[in-house]
Order: sequence, then C-alpha cells, then structure tokens
Amino acid sequence: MAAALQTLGGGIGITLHWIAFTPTIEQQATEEQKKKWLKLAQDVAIVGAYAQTEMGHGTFVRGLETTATYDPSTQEFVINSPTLTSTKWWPGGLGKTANHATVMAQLYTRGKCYGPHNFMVQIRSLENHQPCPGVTLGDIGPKMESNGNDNGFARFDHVRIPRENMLMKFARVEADGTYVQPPSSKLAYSNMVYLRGTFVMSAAQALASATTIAVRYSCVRRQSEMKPGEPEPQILEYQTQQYKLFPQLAAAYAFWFASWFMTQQHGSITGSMEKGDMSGLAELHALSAGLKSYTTAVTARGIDVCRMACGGHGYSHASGLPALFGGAAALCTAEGENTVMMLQTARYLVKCFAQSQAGKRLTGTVAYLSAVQPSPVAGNRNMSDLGTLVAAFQHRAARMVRHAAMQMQGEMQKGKAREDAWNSCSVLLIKAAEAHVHSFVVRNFAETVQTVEVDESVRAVLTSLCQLYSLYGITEHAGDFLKDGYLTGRDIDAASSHLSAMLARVRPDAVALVDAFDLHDKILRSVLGRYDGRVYEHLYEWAKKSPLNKSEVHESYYKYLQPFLKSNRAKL
Ligand SMILES: CCCCCCCC/C=C\CCCCCC(=O)SCCNC(=O)CCNC(=O)[C@H](O)C(C)(C)COP(=O)(O)OP(=O)(O)OC[C@H]1O[C@@H](n2cnc3c(N)ncnc32)[C@H](O)[C@@H]1OP(=O)(O)O
Ligand SMILES: Cc1cc2nc3c(=O)[nH]c(=O)nc-3n(C[C@H](O)[C@H](O)[C@H](O)COP(=O)(O)OP(=O)(O)OC[C@H]3O[C@@H](n4cnc5c(N)ncnc54)[C@H](O)[C@@H]3O)c2cc1C
Repeated sequence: MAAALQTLGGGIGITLHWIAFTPTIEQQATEEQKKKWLKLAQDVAIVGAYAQTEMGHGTFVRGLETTATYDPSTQEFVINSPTLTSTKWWPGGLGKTANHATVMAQLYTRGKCYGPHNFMVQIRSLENHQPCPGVTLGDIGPKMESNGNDNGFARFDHVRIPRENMLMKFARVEADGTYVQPPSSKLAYSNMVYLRGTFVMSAAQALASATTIAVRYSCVRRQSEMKPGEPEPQILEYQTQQYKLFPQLAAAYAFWFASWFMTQQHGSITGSMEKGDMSGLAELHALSAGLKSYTTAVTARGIDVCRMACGGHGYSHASGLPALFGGAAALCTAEGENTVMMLQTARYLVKCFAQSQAGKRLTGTVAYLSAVQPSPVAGNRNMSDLGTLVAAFQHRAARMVRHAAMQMQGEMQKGKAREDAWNSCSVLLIKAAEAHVHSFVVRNFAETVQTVEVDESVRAVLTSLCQLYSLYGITEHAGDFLKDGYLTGRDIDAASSHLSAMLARVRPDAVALVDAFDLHDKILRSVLGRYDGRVYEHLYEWAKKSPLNKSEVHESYYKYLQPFLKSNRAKL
C-alpha cells in the first residue's frame, strides 16, 4: 500500500510523510506518543505533513507567527494563525493529501513565549477527508517542478488540541502550564539536521542519474567530423564533452561517499545525544548544513551541464534532464536555503578558528584548521599525488577561514557591532565555508578510495576519478591556491595537464562507471539514457504519444490559424 501511494503522483504528495513527518515523530515524540502515532504513520494509517514554513517565514524559524497557547483550564493548546503571513505555506502533502501535520508554532504558556516547538494536529477527518473544524487547507498552485506533490497551505482558527499533542521528548509543558526546558533549544530542529543529511544522498543520486543519461547518450550520439572523411565520432570522443561530463561523474561518486560519512556521523552523534552527550550537535549541524548546501548547488549546476551536453534532445522532457534539474533546484532552497545553510557552517568555522587561536586543539572535520601551516611552502609539487591534492585543498580552506575571521575581527576593532561586521564579511565567510566543505569532500573521497574494500583494478579507476575531481577543483579555483603562493603557476599548469590525462584515462571506463550506479530505466525515465541504447526509435515513439498528436489537424487550426490565414489572404 505504502509503495503504491509512493508512486501515486497526480496531486498526492506522500514524500514528506516519509522523509519529514514520520522522522519527526521518531525523533521528537516521547515513547508514549510513539505508541500512539508512530505505527499509524509507518503503516500509512494516517498521512502527515511537516508544517513549519509559513508564507512570511521559512528561513527564520524563530520568526514563525503561528501560535500554540496553553490553556491550563482545559489542558489544551490553542493553535492559531494570527496573520495572513502566518499561513503555513509550502509543506509537501499539506494541500490535499495529509490528514495530520506536525505544526511548528511559538509555544506560549503562563503568558510567556518559549519559542518554536512541534505539535501534532489532525487537519482532515479520517472519515471523509474534509478539513477539521477551524482548519483551512489548499494547494499553493503550480511550481517549477514536482507538480505531482500538493505543496499546500493551512490556516488554523483557534484549533484546540490536547496537551499531549505537543511532541515532548525534549521540552514539555506540565498540566499546570509549567514549561520544562530541553537540554538544548536546538533539539526542536533535529529533524532538519537529519533531512539535510539525507539531501546529500539525494544530490548524489540526482547527479548519478544525470551523468548516466548524458554519458550513455554521448556514446550513442555521433556528430560532426573529427578528421576529414572519417565517420562521425561518438560525441564522448571530444575532449570538451569529457571535460563537461567526467567532473560531474566524479562529483557524483564524491557526494555518494560523503553521504556515507554523513549517515555514519548522524547515527553516532545522535546515539551519543540519546545518552545525554550533546557535544557533537554543533559539528553535526555545521557539517549537515554545509554538505547539503554544497552538494545540492553543485548537483543542480551539474545536471544543467549534462542537459546542455545532450544538445537539443537534452532540452526535451524525453531526456528526463529538465525534471531532474527542477527537482535538484528544489533541494537548493528546501530544508534550509543554501546561502543561509553555508553561513551556519561559516559561523561554526569562525568559532572554531577563535578556539584554535586561543590554543584549543581542534578535532573532527575542522582539525586541519589548527594543523595547517599559515606560511605557504611553495615548490614543485607532485600534482598527481592524492595526498598533495588533499593538503592543497585544506591549506586553501584554512587560509580563507583565517582571512574571513581576521577581516571580521578587524571590522569589530574599528568599532562595528559583531552583527554588522558579520554582514559586511558574509561573502568572504560564504567562500571560506564553501572551501571548507570542498576540502572535506576531497579528503573523504581520497580516504574512501584508499580504504574501500574493492579489487585493485576498481581501486585504480576510483583513484583516477578522485584525482580528476580534485584537479578539476584546483583548476576551476586556481586563484585561491595561487593567492598566497602555496601553489605556483607551474603547479596549476601541471594540474591542467594531469586533468587532461585523467579525462583520457577515465574514458574507457565511463560507461561502466555510470552502469555501476545500477539505475533502472524505470528510475531514470529517460529515452536518452536507456540501458539498451535504442534512443532514436524510442524518441520517435515518445514524440508520437504527445497529446498534440492525438489529431492530425489540431483544433487550434480551426479556432485561430484558419481565420487568421484567411483574413491575411483576403488582404493580398
Ligand atoms: C532530483 C532530486 C530529487 C528530489 C526532488 C524532490 C523535490 C523536493 C521534494 C521534497 C524535499 C523537500 C523537503 C523540504 C522540507 C522543508 O523544507 S522543511 C522546512 C525547512 N526549513 C528550514 O530548514 C529552516 C532553516 N532555518 C533554520 O534552520 C534556522 O532558522 C537557522 C539555523 C537558519 C537559524 O536558527 P536560529 O535559531 O536563528 O539560530 P542562530 O541564531 O543562527 O544560531 C544560534 C545557535 O544555534 C545553532 N544552531 C542553529 N540551528 C541548529 C541546529 N539545527 N542544530 C544545532 N545547532 C543549531 C547555531 O549553530 C548557533 O550556535 P552558536 O551560538 O554556538 O554559534
Ligand atoms: C519544493 C519545496 C518543498 C518544500 N517543502 C516544505 C515542507 O514540506 N515543509 C516546510 O515546512 N517547508 C517546506 N518548504 C519551504 C522551505 O523550507 C523554505 O522555502 C526554505 O526554508 C527557504 O526559506 P524562505 O522561503 O523563507 O527563503 P528566504 O529566506 O526568504 O530566502 C530568500 C533570500 O533571502 C536570503 N536570506 C534569508 N535569510 C538570510 C540571512 N540570515 N543571511 C543572508 N541571506 C539571507 C536567502 O539567502 C535567499 O537568497 C519547501 C520548499 C520547496 C521549494
């Protein structure tokens, strides 16, 4: 049943039931509350939405306007939408599908506001699916993509729910209205940290899909003349086509491995948090926010590179690439807008840098910040050595974090308030955080290819892919590496030469590398990326099914074109 609903499409949005609503119950409900709702959700006996974002606020959660006011006389919370902008807006499935929602609202008890907390609210009747009393629901209208999902709106007019409907694993309100503090106010945000972590795998899978489509098609498509009189070559023989696709293919593997690390980190840190150890929460938040932002942005750009590399047929929905792009573009905004998320990572880096300056030894993903030498050590480097490449990315990141942090300190020394200094350095901070995440992805890629249990021939191919990914990053951001002389112009030239060599080395394995993602045609939904390579026959069949081809002469001829032509001819 659940699988059927999963694929129902057509205005039924059950994705968020699985990736947001159900995990919120798992992560924020007490054991008692889980007994009441978790199995219902897991068996799809209820369908839920994660209703946090409002028309007026998505990013600034502390600015949400929906209220949950505790009434001790009835031991109920009153959920209310006080303004137009407090209307819940965007939650997937909220418009027409869900009959429950976890609603993020400002908690008021005894006249005091305790900030955003999650509440379970039934929004539709389980008998006839009509909205519950006091609840107004609807779909927000067509979007760039994912129009099978009914992203909706909801308004609450003093809707009463039992006290026990506040998800109380961390914070709670006693029957008399006493508020009990959570170990950290940010635990109410834990579902967002989890979901951002899963976006890294969504990005990897999306880029894997796009590169599978584009690489396979680039082996089917023959175009132009590489040498006079010779047959038209596969377009994948052009170095420019390899330069477009292979860095995206390498990034798909890099993000796939980064998502393994993210999943492992999330499990281990949330495990410690279950035992009361909150020490890993800040690093988990910074890593998930940065990786989500970086991988989704690179993926969205990369999918469009793949689309363009397929020429005209890439622009057709037959390719599957426009839909992939639309979905990936959503990931750049949803679950924490990318700029805002990267600034969260920057905030953590500035804090760690200050601790390192005060003599603290840093650990985890920021350990390199205290280990990297500030003064560049120029010299002829072996630019094909993975250790050299990883060190270059870490030096670049450390230098940029230091520069941004010192710039901010300088602004404050000139008398600027911290917030103003932050804002006036935020472009530097974003670039430093991106360099940090990029260095993490490179290091993790290198460590994975060196340790993953595969036979040596596969390790050799993965190592070439990791070199290609790293060399591409260095040549694309050469200025960052040259700025303090850590790399020289000769190093960058060497990196470019090695990159060209890697393109040629990866070419023979390109199809095997995309086949290894094992994405079935039913998942790819692409005529260009078909496993059997029979593109042209299926492109023709696909086009013939276009609704416009239902009649030989379309009704618009009789309605518009015929009279228009007639009147123009009459004037001749
Ligand atoms: C092709 C692809 C296929 C798929 C395509 C499908 C299409 C898409 C379909 C489905 C997916 C969509 C699902 C999307 C669902 C949603 O969007 S749900 C809503 C998501 N909303 C957000 O993410 C909101 C983002 N905003 C925030 O998280 C917060 O407002 C903020 C973090 C930006 C700011 O929070 P604030 O409370 O104001 O904190 P600050 O003052 O900035 O920092 C104070 C300290 O708190 C720490 N902190 C902040 N957040 C966390 C956290 N989550 N965990 C731990 N710690 C946190 C922060 O680091 C500060 O610490 P220090 O004081 O020590 O520096
Ligand atoms: C496909 C899709 C599905 C979604 N599903 C859900 C869902 O199921 N449940 C749910 O609750 N929400 C959902 N959302 C909403 C989503 O979480 C928000 O749109 C997202 O968090 C961005 O917030 P916003 O729209 O307020 O953007 P804004 O923050 O208004 O972004 C606008 C601009 O302001 C900038 N900006 C904002 N704050 C800062 C800052 N502090 N510093 C610098 N720049 C800043 C941003 O960088 C951006 O450039 C969904 C959205 C989409 C697109």
